[in-house]
Amino acid sequence: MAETHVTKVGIVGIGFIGSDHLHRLTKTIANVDVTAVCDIVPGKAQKELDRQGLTAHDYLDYHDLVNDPDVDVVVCTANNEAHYEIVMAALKAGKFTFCEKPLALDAKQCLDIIAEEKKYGKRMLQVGFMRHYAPEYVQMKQMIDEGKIGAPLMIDERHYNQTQPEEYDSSRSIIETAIHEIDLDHWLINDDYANIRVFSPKQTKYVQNAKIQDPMIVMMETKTGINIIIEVFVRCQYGYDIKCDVIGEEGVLELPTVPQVATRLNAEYSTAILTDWKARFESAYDIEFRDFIDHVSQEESPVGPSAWDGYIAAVTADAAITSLNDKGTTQDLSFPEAPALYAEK
Ligand SMILES: NC(=O)C1=CN([C@@H]2O[C@H](COP(=O)(O)OP(=O)(O)OC[C@H]3O[C@@H](n4cnc5c(N)ncnc54)[C@H](O)[C@@H]3O)[C@@H](O)[C@H]2O)C=CC1
Ligand SMILES: O=C1[C@@H](O)[C@H](O)[C@@H](O)[C@H](O)[C@H]1O
Repeated sequence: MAETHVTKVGIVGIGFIGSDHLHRLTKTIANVDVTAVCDIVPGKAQKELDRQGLTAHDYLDYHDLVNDPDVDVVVCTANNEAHYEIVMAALKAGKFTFCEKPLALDAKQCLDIIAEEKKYGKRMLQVGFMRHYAPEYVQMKQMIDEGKIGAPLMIDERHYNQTQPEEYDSSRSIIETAIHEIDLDHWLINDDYANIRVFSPKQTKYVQNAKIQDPMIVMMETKTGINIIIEVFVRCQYGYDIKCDVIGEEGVLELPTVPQVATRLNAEYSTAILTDWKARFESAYDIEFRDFIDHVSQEESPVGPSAWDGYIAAVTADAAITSLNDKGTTQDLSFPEAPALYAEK
């Protein structure tokens, strides 16, 4: 019988999603050994290893992890600010890399990463835009491609978080939260963005400092004139709520929510609303990692969202921030041709 190949993974950043992916990679995805973890906060990664009953090398400095010969593949789940340096180091070490979204803080950093990846003449990196793997979005895309609702005319979206930490600011609402829709929509409808504008309506009383505008409204128009509206509200209080309606010439596609058991009790009928992304997109994360590992374990390039996708999203997000800081003015968008490396998925 042929010996099973085990892929040795190192994870940098053991916070909320790093812990979740650690669990996923050790308990859900087959043939993976998480050989190393790293967190800049002393003791944090080890505490999580202990909590999950795991053993792995625990590094404080990500350079040591990416250069460890016992690490074949690097997963970056550190904060947005650290993505650029960690991804660059992993690529320079010749490791296949998975980086959580956003790829980097801005388009300029994404271009540097692309230049580094191009040195290998093949894709080395995948970005954690997991919605491409969510069965419900995949089905919507398929139905749009098949012309089920005729030509799409509008997209109506909601991205609500129950709450975010005090330090969460407007730029994070864009590069960390709205970035999911920014990345997703052009893929869903096979169109490029022509412009974007972002403005803030009446603000919630739960905004306690001047650093964040919450809620905010993101409006995009595509080259063919499809209008997209995204309500971003990161302190909505009541739960994690993601909506996506695609309105076509002949019908509407509605993103389903995760089914929850309904309760009939005390003259009330109710269903729970999830409170964060973990359960809402659990199957998407699982499918995403299965696909990523399937490819890189064979020394094949990953085929999921690429550094170029990260760049397109970053160009759009940069323009969104400019618009928000400039009273919601419309920012025109144009994108260069994708380099050959990224042209075919
Ligand atoms: N795809 C998705 O749906 C989600 C993606 N994310 C992304 O994952 C990333 C992490 O988010 P969270 O887990 O919520 O944040 P977090 O703050 O809970 O965790 C980040 C961890 O990285 C560590 N860290 C920061 N800089 C580091 C460095 N230079 N070296 C080693 N460790 C470092 C921090 O100490 C912290 O433990 C963010 O980029 C976020 O956008 C987060 C949640 C969901
Ligand atoms: O990616 C995620 C988080 O980083 C972000 O902070 C949340 O707003 C998103 O809903 C979640 O999917």
